[in-house]
Amino acid sequence: MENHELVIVLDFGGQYNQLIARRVREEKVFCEILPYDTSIEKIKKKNPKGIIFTGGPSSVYADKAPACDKEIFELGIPVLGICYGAQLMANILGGFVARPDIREYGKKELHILKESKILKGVGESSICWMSHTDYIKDVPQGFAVTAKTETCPVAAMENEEKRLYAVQFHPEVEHTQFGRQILSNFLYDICGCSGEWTMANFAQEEIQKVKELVGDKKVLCALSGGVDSSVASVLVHKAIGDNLHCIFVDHGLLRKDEGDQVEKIFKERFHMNFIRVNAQERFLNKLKGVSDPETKRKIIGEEFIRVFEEEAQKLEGIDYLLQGTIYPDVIESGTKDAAVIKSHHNVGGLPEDLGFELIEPLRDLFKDEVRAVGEEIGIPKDLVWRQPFPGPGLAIRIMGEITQEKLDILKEADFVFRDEIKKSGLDQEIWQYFAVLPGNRSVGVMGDERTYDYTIGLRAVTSTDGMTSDWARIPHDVLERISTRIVNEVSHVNRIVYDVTSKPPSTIEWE
Ligand SMILES: Nc1ncnc2c1ncn2[C@@H]1O[C@H](COP(=O)(O)OP(=O)(O)OP(=O)(O)O)[C@@H](O)[C@H]1O
Ligand SMILES: O=c1[nH]c(=O)c2[nH+]cn([C@@H]3O[C@H](COP(=O)(O)O)[C@@H](O)[C@H]3O)c2[nH]1
Ligand SMILES: NC(=O)CC[C@H](N)C(=O)O
Ligand SMILES: [Mg+2]
Repeated sequence: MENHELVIVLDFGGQYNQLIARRVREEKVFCEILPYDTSIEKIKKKNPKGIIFTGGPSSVYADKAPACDKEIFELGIPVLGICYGAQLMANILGGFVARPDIREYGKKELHILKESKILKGVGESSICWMSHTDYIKDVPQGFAVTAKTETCPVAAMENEEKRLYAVQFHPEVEHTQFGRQILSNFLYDICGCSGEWTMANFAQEEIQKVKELVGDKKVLCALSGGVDSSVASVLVHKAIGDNLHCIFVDHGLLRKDEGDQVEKIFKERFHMNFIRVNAQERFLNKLKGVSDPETKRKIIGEEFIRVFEEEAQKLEGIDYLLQGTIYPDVIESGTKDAAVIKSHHNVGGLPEDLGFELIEPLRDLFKDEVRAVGEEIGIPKDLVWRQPFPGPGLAIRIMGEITQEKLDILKEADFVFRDEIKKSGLDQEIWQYFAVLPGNRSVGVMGDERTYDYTIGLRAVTSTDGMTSDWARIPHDVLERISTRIVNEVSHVNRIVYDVTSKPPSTIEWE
């Protein structure tokens, strides 16, 4: 993204950091999240139009509290500090951050005290969303207080001349009434961005980049038939045509009939080199006796690569591996500052001795941006709007050891669930829906006889990007139909439960 106007989001560990990045992108400005201790040199080199400090769990006075170099405020680049970021700015520049006994949490009324560029268009009194304990008591020299709430004397402060701005509340969350307006004011009126980050531009640039990088060499594409790799493959096909070879691995952990469906769609609708590799047995063998989720992911990640290597040898002269990796895969697999939540097989699960150079054109994009690129380059809507399906497949939807019996049960139960959701028309609203097999058995009674069989968990979530999600409110009568059908149609299942947790604290997948 070297040629784009860029805003840097400096990460102090806040829970809403991804949301800040998404909001900036929605304003058509490219942004990148970097760790708080990124060197000044690196920041300068990236030539950002602006810098946003995120919130964070620390107190500025805590031992080893994350801080930035004071010089950052001298670069002449506009800075917006949010919550912890605001407190840090105040602290470093000589203001005073106080630690009261009470916390300010949730919706608060924001009162504007002074006209300000960043608060342009914000009503005199409006709702903002707070989540903090510490507060700015005294602002640094040269700063003016521009807004307050009843319990927070400095809800916003600024040094207009130096283009330094800070807000104690969170403009990135939906509940802050004028949050988008405030971010837009910062990006356009203060940083002078022009808003050139669109998916049409992105697609054209990526096609050109791949052309230049690859020349007339060959690329192997890891194609799952899912949204991300389909978009990646069509994009790269536009750049290099038949030098692209798509490999679809059927590892036996796909949903019912999925292998055949993907093969059919790609052979009929797309005119690309397509190879299906049937590797069911070798994956199941490798997974025998394994029940730890992270180990499963690593085994699958490695085995994928081994299959790709073998296929590459058959084709000869393959230098690159194209994957549909997207931004959440990268973030969840852990960065220097973000914890490892789970190793996505295509990032954290990759073996060290990878024999290819990777091409990942979608690595910086969120899911909804990938979908927009897909529509832009003419991929049919039904494919672009497919629900996501994880590369490790049903392996991470069966808790504990994977056996053929459990796989068969899960495939059938999942099929019924998907069928009923589709019939009820809810597939348009629900972002992802699937069955899981927790692996425990419980007692039931069927036909007057005792049973001791498996439980099936149903998971259905609403989301826009998979980074956060809520459980879908499926009507009870639909749940009832699903439950009845699964127990009647799938042997060895006698209990159905519905997962009612959001992400966080849960994740979407169970492993
Ligand atoms: N069965 C498979 N065969 C070949 N490559 C795969 C397979 N499953 C996953 N991959 C590779 O791993 C990447 C990540 O998988 P992931 O499921 O996140 O993306 P996707 O399948 O392309 O899209 P979606 O998230 O919509 O399912 C894919 O983009 C693809 O490159
Ligand atoms: O290709 C993938 N490889 C993986 O290892 C993986 N793990 C989770 N997912 C998908 O990512 C989204 C977020 O899932 P979680 O809330 O479970 O982390 C959801 O859409 C998940 O289905 C994966 N996709
Ligand atoms: N959300 C935040 O950034 C919180 C900042 C700081 N930890 C506080 O409690 O005040
Ligand atoms: Mg997938």
